[in-house]
Amino acid sequence: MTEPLFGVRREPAILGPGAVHVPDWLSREQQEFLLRACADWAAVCAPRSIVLPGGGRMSVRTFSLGRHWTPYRYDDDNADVPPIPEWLVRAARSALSAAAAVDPRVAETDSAIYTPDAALVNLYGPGATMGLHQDRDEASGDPVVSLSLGDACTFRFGTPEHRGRPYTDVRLESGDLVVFGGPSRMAFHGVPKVVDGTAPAWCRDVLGAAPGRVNITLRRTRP
Ligand SMILES: O=C(O)CCC(=O)C(=O)O
Ligand SMILES: [Fe+2]
Repeated sequence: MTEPLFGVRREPAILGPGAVHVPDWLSREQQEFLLRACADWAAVCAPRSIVLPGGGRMSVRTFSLGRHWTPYRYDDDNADVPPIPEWLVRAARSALSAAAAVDPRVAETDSAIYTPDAALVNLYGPGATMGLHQDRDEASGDPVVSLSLGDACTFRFGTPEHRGRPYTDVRLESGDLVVFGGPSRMAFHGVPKVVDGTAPAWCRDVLGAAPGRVNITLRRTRP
């Protein structure tokens, strides 16, 4: 049995100018609701390992909400893409305001009117990773809001300039929030490692199966 880290409190941290990690931002009830919602969407959206134009295949399985993403653009062939529910927009707004309280550089716009129009849900099975990349297919400079569920991972956050160092590695656990905007909106970031089997035990009860890692990023794609 793993020691539940007595005496270690995870505090909000600034990963770069306008980039914030808020540990344990989601309550257990909110995480259960989101996990269920992701499972329901996955049942109709057919999450896929996306093949990149260079020929590589991503190891995560992905589906879109709101607008359909395909490398490297959003299209409006939205037939099978569920809308972003209103509760998820409210969650994104409140996430943004929590992040802005840690570092006001995350957004110039008021969090109360932040309106993401696309979300990507990434499902990380055993061994899945995501290479360092920029989220640059959006025509808006609004921040990206990221919610993590299930297994923990190492999240790597660098600078907008290039893929290399300096970068910060942070462990994201189920319920954690990351927001990046402002001067860090174009920062390179990725997931070099998922720590298999670290999801809270109740995740399995919610899904009837091991959850792996589930990440939801909310973005504004239209100007
Ligand atoms: O899984 C994560 O934490 C990050 C996902 C990501 O960077 C993306 O979907 O663009
Ligand atoms: Fe990304």
